[in-house]
Amino acid sequence: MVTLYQNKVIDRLRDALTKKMNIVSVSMKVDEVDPLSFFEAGEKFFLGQRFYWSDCTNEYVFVGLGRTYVIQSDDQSKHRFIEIERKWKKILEGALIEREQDVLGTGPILFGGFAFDPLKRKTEKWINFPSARFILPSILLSKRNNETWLTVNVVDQSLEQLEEIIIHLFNGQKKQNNKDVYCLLKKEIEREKWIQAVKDVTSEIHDGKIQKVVLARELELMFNEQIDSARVLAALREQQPMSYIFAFENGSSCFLGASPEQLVKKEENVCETVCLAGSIKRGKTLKEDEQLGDWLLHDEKNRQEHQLVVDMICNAMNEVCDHVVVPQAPTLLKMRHIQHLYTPVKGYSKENVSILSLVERLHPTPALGGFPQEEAVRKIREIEPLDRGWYAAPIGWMDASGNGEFAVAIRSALIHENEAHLFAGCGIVAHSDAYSEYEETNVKFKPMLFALGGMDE
Ligand SMILES: C=C(O[C@@H]1C=C(C(=O)O)C=C[C@H]1O)C(=O)O
Ligand SMILES: [Mg+2]
Repeated sequence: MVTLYQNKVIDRLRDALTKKMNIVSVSMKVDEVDPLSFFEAGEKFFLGQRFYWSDCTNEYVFVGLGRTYVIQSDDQSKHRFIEIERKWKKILEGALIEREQDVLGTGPILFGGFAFDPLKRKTEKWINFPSARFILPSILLSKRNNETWLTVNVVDQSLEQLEEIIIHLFNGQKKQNNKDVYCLLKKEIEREKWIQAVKDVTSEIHDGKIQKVVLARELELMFNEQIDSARVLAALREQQPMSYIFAFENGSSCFLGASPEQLVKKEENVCETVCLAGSIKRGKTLKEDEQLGDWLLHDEKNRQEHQLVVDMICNAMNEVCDHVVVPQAPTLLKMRHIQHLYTPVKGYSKENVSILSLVERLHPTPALGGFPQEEAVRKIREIEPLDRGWYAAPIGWMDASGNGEFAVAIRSALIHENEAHLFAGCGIVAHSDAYSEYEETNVKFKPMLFALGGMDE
């Protein structure tokens, strides 16, 4: 059964390559395979060149291996979004796309992300994560609802090797993981400086200079063993099933996480986005959990923090979409460790509105940057004691027709050998209390801490 795939794919690629196109993309339906096993099996040929993505409803799961194209931008302005789009269109102009059926989530799909603020001075650990970087993988496994598809994108590869690779991927045995992995060291980076920054920003907000600034901090963990991204992904998938689970490997680093926050999804002209801001921990009992949720729904500080996001996102969406629908009041989104105020927004894009133009328009929303946007980002650049890199920035995918989805890369960590850098931030508004905000970031570290093995629940 399995051998058939590689024969069929290779034959079609061989035919297509004779047409001398700049890139050839062939997709076919395959039997169900666990995407994580596929990711793991990819280690042999593609270590450092893999990505994983599943959305919060599990509609799409992608595993990308290898690099047929890398599209990058070092532009430090908002222009970087459109530059990626321009380069993507150029590649597609010379592409021969062969699909058994016109199914969303198959064919040439680009996956990647952006830096939160390219103007922030870059630190060594983010060296492999530029201002914008997207990959067209050599091999893509897509799972959409209950169907699994294989796409192979080649330029003019040796097809013999491809044959061996495909056989290996579909016969991948799950690694036995009996290693005892534990955390040796947990270090809070610049705790006092961060608390002082929160106090300073709060008083600037009181002075009326700015309305909201999101400030993040970092936790550094050291483990006894090298951290295996597949193991962490497996834990995230089990522990955070309602989140976007992502991993983006680059060389010896991997940026991964489980984010509850959608930035934007576009399917034809249907556009969706989410306002997520305002947080409290989960209760230990059902009663306590309901009380906390109820408190959050009525707390003035959290409602204001949330409303700034709703107003900005609605304004942005109304500029480029028709029939924008937004509920009157937020509801609660409950994740394993935290609950948030949640308002979904939906609209229909006007002509010539691309997914990356929506990303450009929205990023950073006041949930990750603040309000007004420019002043908030400048403030973060000036006083936040860390380089965010890709944390809190857009990460996601898009296809050849401009459909795709981006999440905001929060509840995330950058891993490198046996080190992990975790990031968490919170929205500072006029009524913020520095110590409560500090506690809020502690709750936001939990999903990654728990998945890595750096805490007991
Ligand atoms: C910045 C983070 O989360 C954001 C901030 C929130 C808040 O301050 O209430 C809530 C959700 C996110 O939009 C993070 O998790 O690091
Ligand atoms: Mg908050």
